Amino acid sequence: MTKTYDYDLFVIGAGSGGMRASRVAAAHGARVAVAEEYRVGGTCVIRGCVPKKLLVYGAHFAEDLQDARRFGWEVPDCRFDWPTLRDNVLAEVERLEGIYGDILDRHDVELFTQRATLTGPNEIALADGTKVTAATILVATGSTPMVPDIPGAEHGITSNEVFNLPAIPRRIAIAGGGYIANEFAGIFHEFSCRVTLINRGDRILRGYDEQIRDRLLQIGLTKGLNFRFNAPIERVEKQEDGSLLIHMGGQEPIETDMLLWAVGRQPNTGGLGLGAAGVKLGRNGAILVDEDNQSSVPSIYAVGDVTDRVQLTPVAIREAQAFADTVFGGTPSRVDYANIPSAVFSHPPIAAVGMTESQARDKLGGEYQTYTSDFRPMKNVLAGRNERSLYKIIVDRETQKVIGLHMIGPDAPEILQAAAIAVKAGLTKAQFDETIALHPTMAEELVLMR
Ligand SMILES: Cc1cc2nc3c(=O)[nH]c(=O)nc-3n(C[C@H](O)[C@H](O)[C@H](O)COP(=O)(O)OP(=O)(O)OC[C@H]3O[C@@H](n4cnc5c(N)ncnc54)[C@H](O)[C@@H]3O)c2cc1C
Ligand SMILES: NC(=O)c1ccc[n+]([C@@H]2O[C@H](COP(=O)([O-])OP(=O)(O)OC[C@H]3O[C@@H](n4cnc5c(N)ncnc54)[C@H](O)[C@@H]3O)[C@@H](O)[C@H]2O)c1
Repeated sequence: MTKTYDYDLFVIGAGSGGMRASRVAAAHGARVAVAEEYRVGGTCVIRGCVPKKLLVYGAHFAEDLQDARRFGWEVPDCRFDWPTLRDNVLAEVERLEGIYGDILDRHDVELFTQRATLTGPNEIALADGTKVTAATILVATGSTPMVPDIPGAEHGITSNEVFNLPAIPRRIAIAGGGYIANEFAGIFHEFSCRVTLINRGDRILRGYDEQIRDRLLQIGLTKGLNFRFNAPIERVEKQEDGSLLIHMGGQEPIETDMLLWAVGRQPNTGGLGLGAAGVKLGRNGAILVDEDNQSSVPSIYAVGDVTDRVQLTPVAIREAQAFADTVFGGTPSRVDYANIPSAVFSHPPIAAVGMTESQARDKLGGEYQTYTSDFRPMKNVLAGRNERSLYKIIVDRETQKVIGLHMIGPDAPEILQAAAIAVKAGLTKAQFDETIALHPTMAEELVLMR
């Protein structure tokens, strides 16, 4: 690397992608600096996956405590204390933030805790006015929640604020039908909040298998969640008592105490100086990159949400690893985007890998087979919980390979992560069937579908 620059690599953003790229590039011997304008760890650790999953665990106790009675436990009427859960989660996040800071320290990555912008293909300006140069710049600034431009939108909160609420509202309306909407619908419902999901379209969780989505919707309705479909929000009105009136196209307005916008995330490229540096942007302001994460300016790379490819932490991490190994490690590698497992931590959760049935229909015509197992988990039967799980396997008729796996039910994400290895490895349905069941489990359904 040339020594005419202050650094070999300057990373903007210490989130999932930026952390991995900084650490690995430094381990490969590069002189690395990273700028973080908020908190080290990024969205996933500070206000995404990690605190969300802890809230999912916290929320699930509502059902566990209820079910425990059927298993012989005398459970007194329990009271949920939100500030206790909130503060414990926030403390855990702070602990993790400290660990991430230590990782940077240990790898001799210089951390600037301030905003950075680009002033040229090799130059960065820090918020305090300092200018630094680097042979390579990696933009890993992530994404930010979208809020529609409608009157009163500012009365709603986003996932940025949801982890710090002073109290759980009595009623919440959640705008959107994707990941965040369905995960927080479950969380708030378990906390005894009256939840209404407001969707501008007619389906939730686009991209997931239709039968699985329908099952989540049915279970949600049975639990008492409210849904509004084809209901674009047009205006939000704050009433004198502080409550909100949400006006939607073609529907009666609804009154609520809190509105959560969960309508997608937008790449963080605004005001970054990318235009001045000559970096080409695509739809939504995403940085356009090639298979090696290189932008239209050869010295500038980008990974993670800011490229708007797949907005998931493990994908950002893989992209960052590939970038650091390719540019600084002398071992070129690329991310394989086929068969990325994903999950929605709803109540109950959904998990999937590979093609949905409708994707198989589009791609293979009639040349695919589906197998389903629709069952009530043993624990739910004894608990008297009328909640059925659904597992679905899609098989390519010609090759007999399992090309899609879709699940809804307790622990589905935990089970699917292991099964995704078999799908990624291209195993056939017969090889699934040859595997002896592990009894009694829910996962055994995967090898028993005929
Ligand atoms: C509520 C929620 C739940 C989620 N749950 C999951 C989940 O369960 N599983 C999963 O895989 N994914 C989940 N995600 C998505 C996941 O968090 C993101 O895909 C991931 O964090 C993207 O990593 P990144 O490195 O691209 O960006 P980020 O992790 O967002 O990091 C970007 C960092 O850059 C900083 N930054 C931005 N601009 C500048 C600047 N100009 N100067 C300095 N610093 C800057 C930001 O402060 C941030 O720390 C969730 C997201 C949300 C919002
Ligand atoms: N479990 C996980 O892995 C997980 C959890 C949370 C978030 N994430 C990531 O973060 C991203 C953002 O999450 P999200 O739930 O905000 O987005 P999303 O893309 O999952 O869902 C957005 C939803 O909002 C709707 N929508 C979009 N614009 C709208 C508008 N103007 N009015 C009303 N509805 C509108 C869409 O139809 C869709 O239903 C996800 O795409 C995902 O990649 C992942």
